Amino acid sequence: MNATSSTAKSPLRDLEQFDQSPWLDFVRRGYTRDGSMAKLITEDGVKGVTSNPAIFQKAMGEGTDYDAQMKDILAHDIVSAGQLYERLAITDIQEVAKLLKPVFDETKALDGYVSLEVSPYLARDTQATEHEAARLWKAVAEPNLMIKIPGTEEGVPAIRKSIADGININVTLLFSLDAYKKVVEGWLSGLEDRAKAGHSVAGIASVASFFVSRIDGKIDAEIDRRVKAGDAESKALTAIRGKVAIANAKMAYQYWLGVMKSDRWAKLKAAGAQPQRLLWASTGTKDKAYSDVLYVEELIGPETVNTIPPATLDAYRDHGKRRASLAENVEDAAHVMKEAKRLGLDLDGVTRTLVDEGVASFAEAFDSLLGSVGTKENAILGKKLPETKLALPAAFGEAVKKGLDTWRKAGTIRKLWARDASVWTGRDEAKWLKWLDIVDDRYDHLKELEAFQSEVKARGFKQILLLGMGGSSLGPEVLAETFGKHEGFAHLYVLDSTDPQQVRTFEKKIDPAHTLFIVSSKSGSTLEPNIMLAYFFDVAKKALGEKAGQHFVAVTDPGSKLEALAKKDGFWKVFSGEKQIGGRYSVLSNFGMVPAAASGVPLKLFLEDALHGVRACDSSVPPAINPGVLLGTVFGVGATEFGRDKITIIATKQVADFGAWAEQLIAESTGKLGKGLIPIDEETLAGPKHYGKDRLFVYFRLASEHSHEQDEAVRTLIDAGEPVVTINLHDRRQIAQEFFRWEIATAVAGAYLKINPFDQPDVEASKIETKKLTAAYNETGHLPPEAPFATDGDLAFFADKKNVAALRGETAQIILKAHFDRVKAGDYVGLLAYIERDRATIEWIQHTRLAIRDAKTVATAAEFGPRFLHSTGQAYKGGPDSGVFLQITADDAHDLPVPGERYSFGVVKAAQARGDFDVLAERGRRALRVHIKGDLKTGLAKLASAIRAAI
Ligand SMILES: O=C(CO)[C@@H](O)[C@H](O)[C@H](O)[C@H](O)COP(=O)(O)O
Ligand SMILES: O=C[C@H](O)COP(=O)(O)O
Repeated sequence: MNATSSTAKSPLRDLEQFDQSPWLDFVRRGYTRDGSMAKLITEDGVKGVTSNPAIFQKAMGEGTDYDAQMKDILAHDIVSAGQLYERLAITDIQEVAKLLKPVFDETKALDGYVSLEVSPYLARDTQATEHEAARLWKAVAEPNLMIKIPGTEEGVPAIRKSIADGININVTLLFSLDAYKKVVEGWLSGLEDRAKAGHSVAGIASVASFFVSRIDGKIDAEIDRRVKAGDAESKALTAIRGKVAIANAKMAYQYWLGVMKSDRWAKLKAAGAQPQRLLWASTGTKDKAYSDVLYVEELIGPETVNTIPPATLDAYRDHGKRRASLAENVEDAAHVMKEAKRLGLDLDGVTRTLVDEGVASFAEAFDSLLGSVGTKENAILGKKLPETKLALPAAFGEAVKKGLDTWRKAGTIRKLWARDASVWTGRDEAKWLKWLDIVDDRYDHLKELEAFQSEVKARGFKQILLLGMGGSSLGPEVLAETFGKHEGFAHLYVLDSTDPQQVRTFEKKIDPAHTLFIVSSKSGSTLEPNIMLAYFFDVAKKALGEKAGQHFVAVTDPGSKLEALAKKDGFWKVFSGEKQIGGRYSVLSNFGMVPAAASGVPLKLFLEDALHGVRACDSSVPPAINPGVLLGTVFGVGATEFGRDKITIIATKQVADFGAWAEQLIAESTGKLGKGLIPIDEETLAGPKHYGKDRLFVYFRLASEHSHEQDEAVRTLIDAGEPVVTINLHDRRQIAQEFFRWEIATAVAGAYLKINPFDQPDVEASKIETKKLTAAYNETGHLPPEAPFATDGDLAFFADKKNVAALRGETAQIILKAHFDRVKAGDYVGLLAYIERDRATIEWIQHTRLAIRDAKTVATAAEFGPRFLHSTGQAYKGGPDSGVFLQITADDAHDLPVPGERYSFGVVKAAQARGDFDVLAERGRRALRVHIKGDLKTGLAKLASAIRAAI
């Protein structure tokens, strides 16, 4: 724009004589700061400035004007793309407001305004618009600010309320006289409301922005189409080409003159109110056949504003002519409007479309603006954020792009953050979304968590033992495994089993007199943590006597039985969870933060990392650069369109335990109603030939581990056309970001699958079956009898009728062969072992699963009971019927009593395995149970050979 060519005699200055104020329809930081804007004000007599999302998109999306401030903000704060944009825009608006302040003062608050528009996403939401207008008004805090609100049906009440609250309003996106009339009504009522409330109506400025050129754009296109088609009225149509928009504006002006003569206005005027002026917007000429100053020259009239884009301003300065055009030839204008009606040019339809298109195009511009700001933010943050790389086959990649764009256009990530259950099934999902703000909440309570951390340190515990299941144990386990022991703090052990050997092993690891026990259970009524608590409280009592409670901390939801018990038993502390967060979404709530604090995780840094994850996945971050939506879309599209439903997590060593947490999140959230994603964790990587076409690989990689071999193997998969998402962490603490990102991703995938990601109906089912069995035991002293359908030495086989019919056979090998022969392409095999989880059994299960994978070319899951019941167990029972399960149980070499109960740990575990099997069978799954009698090691070896021979 050529501001330097302006002269003291600028024709723009002449507009003053006609009592019209030229405003500039443009903002850009460099332009404000290099003196160009000031020059326009002083030399051309520009008296105001308007901005809109499209203007900011151009300003911030191009060049480097904003880089310095972005860097400065990001060096001190953790903000989303939306927050960053707003901070930049507010600075721009404040700077322009300061430049215009002399005009504002000179004109006694008639002119000298700069406009800032509310988010275009809110154009259809009255309350959100009202709220945003008030928020921006406060944030900019300049008297010569105008907040722009669209003049939509929903905008009008917000305009009234904002005017009543004393906010200057620029009503934008006006096209039709009807809409304008409603806006005038809203404006007058707003002033009246204010007067009624006893406030002054003086000094509240408003303009009503009529968009001009866009009307011609639409009407002319229709005229051209009809003329081209040989319409009988071609001549009449051509005669009004390029005239409708101006005629429409003139009619609006006539209406305004009428309002100014009304008694209603007279009263307000007498009370000191200033008129709402008409502002001509969209005044750049779009059709090259017309004069480039058409929408300036033809709309000059008293008490109006024309906000002019830079090129039009230059053109008008150069060759603009002035005359009082607005009020002239009003009859002609009325005739044009009549003709348009007679000729069937649907002005009502056009203006309706223009409002919709206007809202949509500002939303598109805003998407693009936020995309640019977000991309710059990511570049500035660099290694502070994990990096995601997609290597997807072409069609898959295209479908993901399409999915992301569909989400963008529908604003679905904003709906998700707005807790709109229609993102999923429209049932009770909104009740389960407190995890969206839990990181901010915990950050606000950092001091309390840090105080607890110091107290734990001061007490000098030697060990910490966390007792919990699933959502209450897997997150803490990731923290323990990923971060290890922290200087000055005790090691964190996590026990999530009812296997008596395993309970004993953990008992041996601790010195109860110097152990801090954390009992974690959201519901406070889960069987496993309750019996583990009973056992270890007894152990602690033996060592500490009456002081035992002081070594216990509970993390539980408010009002739970555990909370009551903790109080009764004199626990040291009770930390509350959030009822509106399900277990698998609870890691960044106290369920993760309390063990994090106790074990010495640097809390501020950890939560700041988590905040980075939250901001990166914010509602303002467009899907294509929103890491949560991106990953969730890959999951959702992969499963629903490409059959890639086995989410195969490959990880480098130091962050490998993340998979156990992610596995629960994915499986329990999505595996239901016969649909879902099946996570495959810790399956050693192999060459492409070992995989079917149902895999989606996620390579979770800590960059500093330099895992060249694994990198190579992954590269081979990519080269073979397998879909791979690589997530590169630059610091292990970034798992905090990943926790949040995967939570969003799972919720997004749930939307693709059209399920409620926040319930777990089939986990509940097996809990009920287990309860029946343990209750029966308490009554009778034994579990209901059961008989194997076949026995081969120390291996006894059990199944329900339907599975038995398919598996009849004399030897282990024959039975297992029949079982694994049922595996077909796209299935997965689950080994579900209710035995102690130690190095030897982990090795055994890994070897066995790999043998099955390689023989059958199917995905395999290697799980330990009852741990997996609170995790992948949901998907195995409720997800797609593609699982073939081998449940493994064994005699317990040693059992342990459960204090206060007739049943023992061994009995509970057996009941859990049977409850699990019953539900699998009831769901018609292909399942077989093998029970190892006698020595476990020998039995496992025998079972392994039988499996190898069978597959
Ligand atoms: O402030 C306003 C209207 O209040 C203006 O910035 C308004 O948004 C612009 O004039 C229009 O968006 C420009 O429209 P167009 O030239 O793209 O058709
Ligand atoms: O994932 C959650 C587990 O089922 C444990 O539930 P809880 O925290 O209520 O004990």
